[in-house]
Amino acid sequence: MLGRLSLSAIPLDVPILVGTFIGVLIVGVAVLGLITYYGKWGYLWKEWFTSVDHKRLAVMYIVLALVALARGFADAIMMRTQLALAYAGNPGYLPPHHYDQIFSAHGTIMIFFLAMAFMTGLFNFIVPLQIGARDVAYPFLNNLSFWMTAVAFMLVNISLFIGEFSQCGWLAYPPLSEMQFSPGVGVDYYIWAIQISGVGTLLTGVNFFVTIVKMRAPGMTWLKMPVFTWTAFCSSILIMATFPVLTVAVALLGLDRYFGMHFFTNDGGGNQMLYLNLIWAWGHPEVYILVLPAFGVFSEVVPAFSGKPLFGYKTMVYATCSIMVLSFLVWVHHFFTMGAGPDVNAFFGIATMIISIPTGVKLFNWLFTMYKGRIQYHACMYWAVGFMVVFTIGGMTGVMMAIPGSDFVLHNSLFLIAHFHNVIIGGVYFGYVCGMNFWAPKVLGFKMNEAWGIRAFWFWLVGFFFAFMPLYVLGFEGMTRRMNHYDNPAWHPWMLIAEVGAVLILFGVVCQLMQIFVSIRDCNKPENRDFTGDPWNGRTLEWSTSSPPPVYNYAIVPHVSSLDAYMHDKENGIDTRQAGGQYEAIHMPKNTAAGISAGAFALIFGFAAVWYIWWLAAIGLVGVIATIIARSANKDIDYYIPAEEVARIENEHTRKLMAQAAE
Ligand code: HEA
Ligand code: HEM
Ligand SMILES: [Cu+2]
Repeated sequence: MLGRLSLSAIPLDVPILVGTFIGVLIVGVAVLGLITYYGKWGYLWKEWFTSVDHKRLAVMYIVLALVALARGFADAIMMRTQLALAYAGNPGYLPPHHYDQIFSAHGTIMIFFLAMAFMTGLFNFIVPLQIGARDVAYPFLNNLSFWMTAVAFMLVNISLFIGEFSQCGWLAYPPLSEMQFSPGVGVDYYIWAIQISGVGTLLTGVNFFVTIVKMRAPGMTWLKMPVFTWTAFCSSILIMATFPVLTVAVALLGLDRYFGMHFFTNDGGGNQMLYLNLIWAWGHPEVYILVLPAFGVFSEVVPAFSGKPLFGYKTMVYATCSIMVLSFLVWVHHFFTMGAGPDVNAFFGIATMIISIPTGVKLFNWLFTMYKGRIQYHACMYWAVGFMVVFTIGGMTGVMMAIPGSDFVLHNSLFLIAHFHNVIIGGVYFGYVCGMNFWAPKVLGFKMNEAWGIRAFWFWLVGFFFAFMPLYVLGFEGMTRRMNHYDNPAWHPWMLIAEVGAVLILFGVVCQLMQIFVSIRDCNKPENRDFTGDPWNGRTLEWSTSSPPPVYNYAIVPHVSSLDAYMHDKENGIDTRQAGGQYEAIHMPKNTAAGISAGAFALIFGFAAVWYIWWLAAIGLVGVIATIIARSANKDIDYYIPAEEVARIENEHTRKLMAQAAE
């Protein structure tokens, strides 16, 4: 009846998990209780969960990402503490099978649910506004994507309390991840979480690709398109090209595990190198999917706070596109040591090094944008300048490993771990947080607190150096990744320094939470409120509408005649909004419960498939399909906002603008 599931799957014998469960239970009951107490369920359901508005979905994605950060970071600090203790005779507090689940969950959660969700949140908020569109091309699919991502994250967290998570790292290499070596449910949780969130991500890629190709405001030719949108465009192409490869790789692994096939096992004629090639054909582009939008953020932020247009717009676009293309050609650098031979390694090594050139072009463009600029040090600018320093170091250590000879020494050592945290934290994370600070007034209508933002930055920056620079040294000293215990006394002091770094980063995370709390508390203070819609003297279209933007974004779709369209209009006295113009009724998509319903059934399916509860899996699968069919048959999916209503909203904004100008 319940397949593999029995009471023994609940880890009552692991005090850390029982404690975590009680903590999650208390917080969960408190949150649910508060929502019920204030009678907000209806509001949440109608305005958020079923919303197809890209701006609402953006906020939900970013909240999801911050929850994932909390979970992923908790895992990180547990690992650091284990390695600060587990030396020589001391086994530490985490047994190996638990430690292995933690690094696997940390890597999986940070990449798929922190970074990808944060990125999708930024796409959702900014891309339609930046191109002068009223929503994305497929608003319902957008909502469905969100729920697929959210339930996949839930599935990973369910594994904490029912069963276990994978112990095979964030990429689940066979043969370790095959049934023979991982007979438990951990890898199956991994497989279904990846497959379900993969559907969401693929739909996001298609959605933004079509949105950018088809829905740009009149006059916005390709080379008048803002750089952030360019990076979102290239990322979407990478998503469309590579996520299906991930799906196939993980599906074949699933076939091996569920049906005893032999794609990746030597007996029966399989080959585990096939998995390695597939997973990295996705995995390497994936890191550029993440970092390109971060580059996009800096390309908007640096000009805004330097009071100058971006230096070298065209080279920035070409650099973005060439990084996109090159990222398909380097995947073998992840397994130089696995016997492809010197010619193949040389090709992939050189291809990898070539990526430094367009990346360097970008860095110099940002620096030249700052050169002789009137730089304002807002919190966003701290993250941007911090990025330039940290990312350059991480990029350089990447180039060191791109030399096959040196990679034979550095591969799978802590040097590698230091490299990628160096580029991911310094590039991806700093970039997204920078973007969040920059666009928050647009999303929320008020600025985020500067003082806490800057404190968070310094803790993250200094914490980063303490936490990860020692790992470079340890890598040279021969310490490998994924170790749960070690005996070499020379390593211990460096591990202690890394622990200090993780604690400093913890302070950074706390400052970020404080920043969010204080910003919401003080949101009505006049210095924080923004009625103009343009708090930073922005250059691109999103700043031309009100903050937060009305549901339809633009009452009259703007006409674009140059790059930095809004700045051009401001300088030439053109009213981008065309206030008081002839308003027309606006066609909008209706909210729908189909996304959350499909998500809920997908969760049931995933959970049941993990535990071999086949009747429940069938219910889940039928539920997903039935929801999609019902949705496709539904004709009641849109409505019109009457012209008078549009005029009322627009006039109200004009009145506020004048009132603020008069102050
Ligand atoms: C956002 C994420 C991100 C980014 C941007 C990068 C960027 C780069 N990475 Fe990294 N990498 C990862 C995430 C990332 N990487 C991850 C997650 C792994 C490991 C996964 C695992 O095994 O679990 C990994 C692993 C990895 C390996 C495999 C090592 C091994 O397994 O042994 C290699 C080897 O070539 C490599 C190289 C590079 C290079 C050359 C770049 C370049 O793109 C960097 C380019 C940037 C610069 C060089 C700095 C700026 C440039 C200038 C200032 C111009 C002048 C410079 C020169 C001319 C050199 N990376
Ligand atoms: C916030 C501070 C962070 C700390 C202190 C931290 C710490 C760690 C540690 C200790 C490991 C294990 C290293 C080992 O194998 O010995 C690890 C692995 C990893 N981390 Fe982080 N990390 C942080 C943030 C991030 C972020 C933001 C991401 C991605 C967006 C990330 C992605 C990964 C990945 C992919 C792995 C590899 C997991 C594996 O081996 O399968 N980390 N991290
Ligand atoms: Cu790579």
